[in-house]
Amino acid sequence: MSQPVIRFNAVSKTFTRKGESFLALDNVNLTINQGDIFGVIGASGAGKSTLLRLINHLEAPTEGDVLINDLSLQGISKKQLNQVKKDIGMIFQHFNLLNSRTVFHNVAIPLILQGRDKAFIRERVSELLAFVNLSDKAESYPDELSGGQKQRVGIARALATNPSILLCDEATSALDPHTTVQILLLLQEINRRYGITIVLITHEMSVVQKICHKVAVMANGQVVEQGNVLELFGQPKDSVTASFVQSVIHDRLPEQTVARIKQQSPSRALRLEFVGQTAQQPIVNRLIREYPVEVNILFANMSEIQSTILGFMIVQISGEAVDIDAAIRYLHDAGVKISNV
Ligand SMILES: Nc1ncnc2c1ncn2[C@@H]1O[C@H](COP(=O)(O)OP(=O)(O)OP(=O)(O)O)[C@@H](O)[C@H]1O
Repeated sequence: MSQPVIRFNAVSKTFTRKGESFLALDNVNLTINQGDIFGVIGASGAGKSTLLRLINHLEAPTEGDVLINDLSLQGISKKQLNQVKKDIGMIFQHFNLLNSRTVFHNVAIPLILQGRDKAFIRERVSELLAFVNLSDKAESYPDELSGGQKQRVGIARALATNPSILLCDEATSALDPHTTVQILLLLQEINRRYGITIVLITHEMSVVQKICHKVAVMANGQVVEQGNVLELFGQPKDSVTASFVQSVIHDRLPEQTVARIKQQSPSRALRLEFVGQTAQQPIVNRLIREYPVEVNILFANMSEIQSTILGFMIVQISGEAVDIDAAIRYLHDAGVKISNV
């Protein structure tokens, strides 16, 4: 059982500006475990950045409690707080590098601030630059680098002090799709190799699909749904989640088509979900061969999430009511998740 590393207990955050107050976070409860890659997704203004800023205490909650490794950040001494913050690295959408300093110096900054000696800094920075594949750019300036290279400098700097938590604030939003994948793979490698817990905020479900184990979906300051990525992609419960999932997995028929199918009786239009092994077996083939029903495949799609195959199919099954029922029982027994269209 993984240890909880970050916990939000009934956290609310109200901002007051010019006498008007705004509830940016509304009673958020969240647990992020050691070694998770945890995604927080939501539209602009949903409260994602505020949530992230509460983890490293750049903001304090108005109500509730944020705990890091079981230590509440509210009311602890400045010394203790600095200790906690040292354990948290952060990367940013626009990289936040010092343009007047070399790549080497940018990565060295956290170590200089810690008062490390020159030999230690040289060794550690060289090691980090090798890890992010930028050894040959040590003496370059940020302006001479591509976006992806700048983000790799940002990652090396964030890792300099060996944090156990890495916060990523829209870390790939300024990058093209190819570079995005490279940076996400690097984050995955950091998580696997060093066991660092990663919290990643994004407005793109494709980012969550590629590397997150768990996800929280935010809307209007609330976490409307959270859980395992595979389950959430398969069966989103909240409408906000469903629309994010549909941005990467298209599994809906046009409404007119659904209406037409529903008029054609006796038949049933079903949405079938195949996960893992079930997605690799000839289940529908067997259904067609062994049951006296007609199967019209209206739609099919397959995705890979966390190395697991997730397949969707929308079928129209026609025939005698008893035969349709028997066919549905067969699908159910074969491990297919079934819902009405
Ligand atoms: N310091 C502040 N003072 C007043 N209001 C704020 C402050 N910080 C954030 N807000 C408000 O809180 C809400 C949530 O903001 P937040 O930046 O957390 O959302 P977000 O989901 O990260 O959005 P985006 O994706 O656009 O960055 C917004 O309506 C924002 O205007």
